Amino acid sequence: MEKGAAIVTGGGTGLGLAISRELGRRGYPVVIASRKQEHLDAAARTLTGEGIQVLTAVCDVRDREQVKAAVDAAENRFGRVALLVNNAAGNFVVKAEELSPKGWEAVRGIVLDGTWHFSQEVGKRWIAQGQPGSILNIIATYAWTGAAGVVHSVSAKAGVLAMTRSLAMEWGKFGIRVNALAPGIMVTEDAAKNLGYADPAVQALLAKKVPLRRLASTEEVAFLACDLVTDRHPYVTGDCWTVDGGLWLEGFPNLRRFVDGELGE
Ligand SMILES: CCCCC/C=C/C(=O)SCCNC(=O)CCNC(=O)[C@H](O)C(C)(C)COP(=O)(O)OP(=O)(O)OC[C@H]1O[C@@H](n2cnc3c(N)ncnc32)[C@H](O)[C@@H]1OP(=O)(O)O
Ligand SMILES: NC(=O)C1=CN([C@@H]2O[C@H](COP(=O)(O)OP(=O)(O)OC[C@H]3O[C@@H](n4cnc5c(N)ncnc54)[C@H](OP(=O)(O)O)[C@@H]3O)[C@@H](O)[C@H]2O)C=CC1
Repeated sequence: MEKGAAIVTGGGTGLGLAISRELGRRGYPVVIASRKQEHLDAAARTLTGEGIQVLTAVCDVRDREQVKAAVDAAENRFGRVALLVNNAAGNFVVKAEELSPKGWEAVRGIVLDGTWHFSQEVGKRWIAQGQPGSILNIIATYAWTGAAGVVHSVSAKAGVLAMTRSLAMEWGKFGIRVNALAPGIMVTEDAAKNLGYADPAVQALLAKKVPLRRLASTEEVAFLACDLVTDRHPYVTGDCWTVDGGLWLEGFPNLRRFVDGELGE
């Protein structure tokens, strides 16, 4: 029987692309949703070339109507949505006292509101259809440790963690699982640029802070993400799995410091 589709927000780049590929390998048609047509087209070409069924949906997760249209398109093409991965994010390093209202709103809007928009849109359809479903929210360990230099992202990811647990409690009776995954530091293009670790020398310093002494690959994080969101672990809900080489136990690096060039040995 054909599996329902998996929607992956931000599925055209970085971790989202790796998750889309791994879900495709596991037999799910994937719907990749993000703002930029060029990200989606490039990813769709790659995934299609690997034999994966792909639909692209240009969609700003901050806009409810665009989210609804993306879920409509997914159902029209694949019949049913089975999985949702809320992976889209925006982030940049900024001193809290200098963060503008629009800067706060941009990051909160993408991370917290975007996750809510997609979760509610698919959740209410699953409930009305009497269908089970599974949602995975990509967060970061600083949702519970806090971190300097990214107060907007920390606050939004903490909100997503609280949302994850609350929806798991509310929707478990409908057969809907809701979980979160907190990856360690990955070298993806926009994250490395926006957060100040594009330089390999900075990456090497960061890797020294990780108990396993290396940064994470998108592939290894994607593998765990797919284990969690698919039906491999059907009794897990409301949880957050960490895949960070042990970094959070050491304390999340102060992002202000390495942008300012102060990250020591
Ligand atoms: C150490 C690693 C672990 C970290 C864990 C988490 C990592 C991640 O989340 S990585 C994700 C990285 N990927 C991205 O950020 C990609 C998407 N990002 C963006 O599109 C932009 O960076 C965005 C978040 C700013 C959103 O873009 P957009 O909606 O187009 O917003 P604007 O460009 O109009 O800017 C809105 C507002 O924000 C201010 N702003 C933007 N960048 C900065 C900055 N670097 N520093 C300070 N302020 C910034 C911008 O100035 C606008 O405010 P106003 O000037 O007041 O209008
Ligand atoms: N990189 C890292 O070290 C870490 C990352 N994470 C998390 O992992 C996830 C993936 O990050 P990563 O792959 O590194 O970064 P990317 O920048 O590659 O991914 C972010 C994705 O979000 C999409 N996006 C941004 N804004 C919007 C929007 N308004 N609407 C729809 N899509 C949007 C972007 O696509 P487009 O530009 O086309 O809109 C992009 O594909 C994020 O949730 C991030 O917070 C967590 C811990 C560490």
